[in-house]
Parts: sequence; C-alpha cells; structure tokens
Amino acid sequence: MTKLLEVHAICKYYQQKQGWLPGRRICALEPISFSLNKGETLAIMGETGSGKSTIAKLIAGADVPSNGEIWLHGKRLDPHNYRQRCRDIRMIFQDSMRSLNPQLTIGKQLSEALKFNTNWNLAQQTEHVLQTLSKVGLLPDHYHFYPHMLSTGQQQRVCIARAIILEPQIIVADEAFVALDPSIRAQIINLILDLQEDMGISFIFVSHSPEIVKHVADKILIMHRGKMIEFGTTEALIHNPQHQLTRMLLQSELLNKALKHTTTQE
Ligand SMILES: Nc1ncnc2c1ncn2[C@@H]1O[C@H](COP(=O)(O)OP(=O)(O)OP(=O)(O)O)[C@@H](O)[C@H]1O
Repeated sequence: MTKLLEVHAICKYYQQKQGWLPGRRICALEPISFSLNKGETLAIMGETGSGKSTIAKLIAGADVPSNGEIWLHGKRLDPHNYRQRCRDIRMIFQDSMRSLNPQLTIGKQLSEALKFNTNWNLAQQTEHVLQTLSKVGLLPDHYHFYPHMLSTGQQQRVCIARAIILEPQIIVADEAFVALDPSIRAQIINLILDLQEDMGISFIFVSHSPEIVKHVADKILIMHRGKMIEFGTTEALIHNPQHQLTRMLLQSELLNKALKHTTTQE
C-alpha cells in the first residue's frame, strides 16, 4: 500500500550572517525519514529549538529543505511548487488568528483560496464557503462578519475553515492551539477529530502537551537538538519508550518536576 506521506532524509541548514564574513552554518534539522498513512495523526514533540517547527514548515512547503525529498501518494513534491503543495497540505500557524484580515469579511477571506485554486463561479464559491463554515460549527450569518465580531474560539474555527476549504490531505498545525483557553482548546481538538473522521484528513501537529498528544495522536516523533530520537505509535512510546526524554515529554508529572527543577536552578 502506498503511504500518504513519505519523508526521505529531509534536513535543513541555515547560514548565519556575520557582517561581510561567511556565516556559520546552523543545522536546524539533521536528515530525518518517516511516513504517515491516510487519516493518521502525528504529534511532534521535543524541547525548545529541537527542530519541530522546521519539520512542520518543510512539510507544509513554507520552507525548502536543504536536502531530501517529500512524497505524497507516491509522487514527489516539488519544493518550489507552492501552488500544488497548498492544495494538498495546509498549515495552521502559531499565531494564525492574527493572520485573519481585519478589513475583510469571513466569507471574503475564505473565498480567496477558491478564487485562486478553482474555476468555480461566485455562487459555487459562496455555497462551498457556507458548507465549510457549517463543517467547523459556524453559522451562515458568520459569512458577513468581520474577525473582531467573533470570539477567540470562533476565530480559531475560521482558521480551521481556511485550512480545510481546499479539502487538503494533510493539515500541519504548529502549536496552533496553545494560546486558547483550555475549554475552547478542548472544543477545537474535538472539532479536529470530527473533521478527521468526516474528511479523512491526516494531521501533523507540534505540541508540548502530553495530554493532548495522548488523546489525539496515532504516532509520535520525538526531536532532540535537530535529531529525531524516537518515532513510533503512541501506544509504543507511552508503554515502551526507548529514551528518557520521551518518557519525560509524555509524562506531565515528570515534565512539571523537570520544569520546576530548571526554574529553581535559574
Ligand atoms: N531562519 C532561521 N535562521 C537561523 N536559524 C534558525 C532559523 N529558523 C530556525 N533556526 C534554528 O533552528 C533550530 C530549530 O528551530 P525550530 O524553530 O525548528 O525549533 P522548535 O523545536 O520548533 O522550537 P520551539 O519549541 O521553541 O518553537 C533552532 O536552533 C533555531 O534557532
């Protein structure tokens, strides 16, 4: 069976500028490979600066790998073809709510992607936007609202609507729900699980929360200083972790203890 997503040895180096001198090369991500099936959810965990966002950006096409390849449904993705990528893989960023245009109605903002990626007429676009609003639990009236007229939870639903409007295969979310109030976060996560079931979308999300990861993820990838140190099913990593870091990241009590320990040492 062809995997939905196959990542072959992608890596990322940055050249740090030092005035006129040739800069230092920073390795943000050492070559990593993994795969994901249709409808699966992958959580990426790791310490700060370990390369989690870099993986998310490379998969979503927001950045180009220094080397390596990404395959979707057995076809190699061209790292420079953003148009092709954004149909199949959509990203929800950390501050996605701030990316909503305050001067455009929700309907207009959601129609943008359809204008550029389909040859539908206005009526077809409007119909599809209304269906998408309903999928994320918003009302037809919200089509005419401006972002400031919505609550934080509703704005996050608009961001999810924007991510699913082209019916992508994969959604990549980089700490997208961290700023939300816990009760709204729970609603948004349940919405994502429902969408996954209805639309068969795969999710890749970066998270520091062991509770969310255990609740949502089928597979977990653990990063440490730009290296993938562990990748496997959630079940395997919870019950038989191979690294102390995996154990710490997946056990909130241990994580809290470690954080307290670090703070008291500072
Ligand atoms: N544009 C860039 N130029 C230079 N270095 C970068 C750039 N982007 C990321 N890095 C470096 O690459 C490494 C990995 O960064 P990345 O943002 O992927 O980490 P992360 O695990 O997502 O961290 P966090 O949890 O803090 O978001 C870090 O050392 C970071 O400083």
